[in-house]
Amino acid sequence: MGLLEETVAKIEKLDQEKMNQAQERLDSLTKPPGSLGKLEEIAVKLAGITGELFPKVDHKAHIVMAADHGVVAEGVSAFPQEVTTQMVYNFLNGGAAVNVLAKQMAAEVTIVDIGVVNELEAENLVIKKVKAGTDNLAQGSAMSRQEARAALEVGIEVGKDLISQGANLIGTGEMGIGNTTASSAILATITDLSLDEIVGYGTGIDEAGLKKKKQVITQSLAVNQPQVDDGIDILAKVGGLEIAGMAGVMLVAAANRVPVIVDGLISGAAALIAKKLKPQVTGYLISSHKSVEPGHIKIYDLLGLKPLLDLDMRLGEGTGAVLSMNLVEAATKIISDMATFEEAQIIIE
Ligand SMILES: O=C(O)c1ccc[n+]([C@@H]2O[C@H](COP(=O)([O-])O)[C@@H](O)[C@H]2O)c1
Ligand SMILES: Cc1cc2nc[nH]c2cc1C
Repeated sequence: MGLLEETVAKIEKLDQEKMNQAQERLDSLTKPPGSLGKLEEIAVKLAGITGELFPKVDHKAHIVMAADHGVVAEGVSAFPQEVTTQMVYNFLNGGAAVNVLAKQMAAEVTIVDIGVVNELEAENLVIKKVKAGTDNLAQGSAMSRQEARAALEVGIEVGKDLISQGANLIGTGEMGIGNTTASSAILATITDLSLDEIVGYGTGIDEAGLKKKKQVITQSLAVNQPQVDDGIDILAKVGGLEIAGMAGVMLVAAANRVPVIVDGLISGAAALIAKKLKPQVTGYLISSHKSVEPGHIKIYDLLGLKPLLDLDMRLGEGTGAVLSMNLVEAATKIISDMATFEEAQIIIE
């Protein structure tokens, strides 16, 4: 059994008894039942994930998977491929949005080169390049099945390392010019939604670019015929290396009962792949923001999640995931630190 199969096999159902206890405890606290809305839902979910009534979120780790996409040759992005490389160095220098937000949330950031076209070198970069960018998915398979598996396993390894260092909340993010095309193709494979309901402007293409992007996706599905029940086949044919890496992170977090946050469209597409590989993984996923990309809310629906934030964001990098980390931590404080009606001596006749 390989690392992927071992990891998938370890994922269990949530601890229902602990979830019941968490709900009971929340209902005993000094507030009308349910009045803290989604914060209460998170507290219950965390109990189910960790098996603890009072789980700790004191070691937040955020992972940014970076990779390139051959499909940019079709003119589907507003920015050139080179920006993926340039942004990796920006992340490493702490100058990107995700760095700024992670600092505010006291989250450590790990940057992984899982498939950038250029050869990168930096001390604080995790280099686990599976392939120097995907092939053009409009012309054939983005990568081989073996490469898709290898990229999933890179995500598993990176996640495993952080968990062994004590990470108890993980954020997923990415950087990859062209990756909204791959993510939309994944969603289009999995659902019957029309491309008008799925495909958005990504980094900011114009109307002609949007039309072209939809044509490219239609062509990619016709050329590749991804198999809807085979997550690895979908990844290999129309996916991306960073998407596979994030799916691997989600699987290993679930296997170790660690909550993991889904970010925007691309991270959401990774969650769809993880769900194909093990449906129970969704129990371990925590939503974050709702991206401007139209397909994103459809992904949340498929995952059975509701977004926590709606900030009109469409940056990626895991910025929404990082912004949600303090909400998750807040849920742990609510369940552990609030007074009960009994403690506060509030008697309701
Ligand atoms: O997370 C999102 O929902 C999101 C929406 C639009 C764009 N992005 C980011 O922009 C890049 C992909 O956009 P594009 O137009 O090149 O496909 C990639 O680096 C993503 O991180 C991210
Ligand atoms: C500048 C820039 C930063 C990004 N971060 C994530 N995707 C991005 C795309 C661009 C173009």
